[in-house]
Amino acid sequence: MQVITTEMVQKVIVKRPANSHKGQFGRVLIIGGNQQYGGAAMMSAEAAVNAGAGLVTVMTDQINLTSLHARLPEAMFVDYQAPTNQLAQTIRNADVIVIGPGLGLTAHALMLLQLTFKTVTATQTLLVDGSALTLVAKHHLPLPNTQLILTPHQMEWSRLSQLPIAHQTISANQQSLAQLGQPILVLKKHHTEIYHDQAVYQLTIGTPALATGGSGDTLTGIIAAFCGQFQTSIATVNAAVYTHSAISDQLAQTQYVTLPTQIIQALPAFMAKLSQS
Ligand SMILES: NC(=O)C1=CN([C@@H]2O[C@H](COP(=O)(O)OP(=O)(O)OC[C@H]3O[C@@H](n4cnc5c(N)ncnc54)[C@H](OP(=O)(O)O)[C@@H]3O)[C@@H](O)[C@H]2O)[C@@H](O)CC1
Ligand SMILES: Nc1ncnc2c1ncn2[C@@H]1O[C@H](COP(=O)(O)OP(=O)(O)O)[C@@H](O)[C@H]1O
Ligand SMILES: [Mg+2]
Repeated sequence: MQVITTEMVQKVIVKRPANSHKGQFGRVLIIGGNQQYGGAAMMSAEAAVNAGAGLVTVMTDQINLTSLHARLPEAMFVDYQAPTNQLAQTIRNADVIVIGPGLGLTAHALMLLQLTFKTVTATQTLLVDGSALTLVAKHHLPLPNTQLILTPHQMEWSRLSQLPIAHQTISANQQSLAQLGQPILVLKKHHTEIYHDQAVYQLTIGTPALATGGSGDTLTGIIAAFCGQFQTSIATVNAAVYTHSAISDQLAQTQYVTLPTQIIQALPAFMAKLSQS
């Protein structure tokens, strides 16, 4: 198991070429946010925008439109009740898709997940989080052939892998991943572990100041934005996971809890500092 270091992250968060444009920094689509959990999709979207995604679209319940635009005018909106062909076209247009933050477990949520799995191609990156992971486990959905990243907390991983939390050892996790077709796994907990093929990385920063609703939703947006602009790889995912906790650690020097929205606000300055060092 390798520890993720600042030096590894500095290699990923590089200066932008002067002659570049938004189309080169990733079209990110966030699918989630039902009537109960709109904040989850919004935090994911705001994290993606602040972590540098070129274009961000949120496919969510109509009820979230006004608050999304009031809070984040940079984001575009698609009603997740729109006709299926329009939803599929939106999915096809994205470079990186996040599905799950605040999606819920209804029949409509399941339809959106199945449509995404059916539509996504091998050249796109798909990040499956939150409710979408629970739906995959509950309905035994086969995972699609794409650049796949799973971001479960320990209970979501337990549902997916059938491994009780106490049995989530490195070798058991690797065996489960092989059965799932070797996606990248971000197993979120204190000292998060990241798995890819035979490699395992560990985060040794981060504290319980992150133990608040929305921390994981925020992480999905950071991972998506990083994959969109720095290319999808294990190094890129590691850099995103590290950035999320490193910002929390900085804030936790003076704060008991670090709010997801505060981590989001600190992203542009943190990335500038790393890219200049
Ligand atoms: N503002 C918003 O809109 C927000 C919306 N959200 C959205 O809610 C949806 C449901 O997601 P969820 O994670 O809240 O619920 P679920 O999947 O049932 O898991 C919780 C269960 O797992 C257990 N558990 C064990 N180990 C654990 C661990 N390491 N980390 C965490 N939990 C652990 C835990 O144990 P217990 O609390 O019983 O001790 C409990 O039994 C999802 O779409 C998400 O995006 C939230 O992000 C909040 C902010
Ligand atoms: N005690 C802790 N130490 C370090 N990191 C933590 C701790 N508790 C939670 N986190 C981090 O906070 C995030 C929580 O994710 P998740 O449970 O999906 O939250 P939510 O779904 O509410 O957004 C993960 O990145 C996890 O590693
Ligand atoms: Mg979560």
